Amino acid sequence: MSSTVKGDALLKSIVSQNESPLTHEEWEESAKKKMKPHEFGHIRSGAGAEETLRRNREAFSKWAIVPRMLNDVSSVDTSINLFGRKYDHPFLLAPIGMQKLADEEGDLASVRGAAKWNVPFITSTVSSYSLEDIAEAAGSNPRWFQLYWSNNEKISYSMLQRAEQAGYEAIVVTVDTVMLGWREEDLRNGYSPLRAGVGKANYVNDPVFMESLTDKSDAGVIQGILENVYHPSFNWKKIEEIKKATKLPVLLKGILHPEDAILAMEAGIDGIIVSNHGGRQLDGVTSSLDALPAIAEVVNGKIPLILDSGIRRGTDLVKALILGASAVLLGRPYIYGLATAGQAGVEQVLGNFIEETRVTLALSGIAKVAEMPSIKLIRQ
Ligand SMILES: Cc1cc2nc3c(=O)[nH]c(=O)nc-3n(C[C@H](O)[C@H](O)[C@H](O)COP(=O)(O)O)c2cc1C
Ligand SMILES: O=C(O)C(=O)c1ccccc1
Repeated sequence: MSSTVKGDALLKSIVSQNESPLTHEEWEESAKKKMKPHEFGHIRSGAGAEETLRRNREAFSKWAIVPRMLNDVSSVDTSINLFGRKYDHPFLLAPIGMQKLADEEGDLASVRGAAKWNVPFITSTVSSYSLEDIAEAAGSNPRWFQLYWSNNEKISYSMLQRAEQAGYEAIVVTVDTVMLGWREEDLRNGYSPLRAGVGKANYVNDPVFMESLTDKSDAGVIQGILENVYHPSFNWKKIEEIKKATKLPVLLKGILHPEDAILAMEAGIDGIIVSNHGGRQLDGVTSSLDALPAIAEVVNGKIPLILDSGIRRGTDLVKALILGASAVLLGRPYIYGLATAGQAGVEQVLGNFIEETRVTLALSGIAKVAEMPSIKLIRQ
């Protein structure tokens, strides 16, 4: 999308009402007020001592932009090309499961909010509405499907096929969640959203999954999901099989080591998402931003690199692009918009993020994201 700088008036119209939250911290605060403490805690928290959760934010502050001047930024083109398709913005909405925790309309409200700005939406395996219902709510808006591998792999292949049929355009295989991280907030609260039943839609709508159950009661369904969603034997051989099983581009989400990026390319993977799952899986790992340069070096532009974990504002997005990402995923920020004001909240969070990104690009001297000029970052 090419947009023209119209100054203050445009900014004010996007930010809209003065009472509405503006920063991520304000959205988080308003979401907290609306939600049950253990449900909010599940979304906010990270694993273990939350070292990685903190590091994800600190990593962005340690880099400073050294902007370029006099580049004519009267028009800023934020579009990118991924897998032969043009996207208006260099970001997508991260797959976040169990969105009914934030709002009754859950993923449906989020995908409609995303569609307002043509921002692609990644549907989670443990979404609160079925991948078919989310596709229908998306209309012509692009969507990708995130796959948690199942121990009974027939279920995974069935979900892949359903995603293809429902018009999903890429498959994101999450590789950092072969078992659940050590989540102390949830442990303390004795809380498991999967047991609460808010992430079962794709399973109960799956004929292969339902067929596999001997006990089809609610309790049997939850038990069946728990037996399938964690998949510790997952391995590179399966990745090659998944690649063969679909015509869609396949991305791996959760890569932090450059050697794994090399293995992914050897397996024919089409894209990599550098991520530590928003600090929710293994605590103590590197921030994804700090992992990015070494991965960008080995990937060397051969396949797209996407980054998530800790993106909160437009300046974060631009720093990730300068360090070698083609795009980023936005996680918790849109969920706090959803919890605060449903679809309208998602629209507002995204509108502000898009506008801050545009201002950041312009003031950095970047008129076209697809042709990044040489902008430096220095460590502070
Ligand atoms: C409540 C919650 C649920 C999530 N569910 C999933 C999921 O189902 N699948 C997945 O691959 N990642 C999941 N993630 C991780 C996100 O896709 C993303 O990696 C992370 O939120 C990015 O970090 P950020 O929240 O700091 O932006 C979840 C994250 C949160 C906060
Ligand atoms: O809560 C999460 O971060 C998440 O991704 C997840 C992992 C396993 C089961 C359900 C959700």
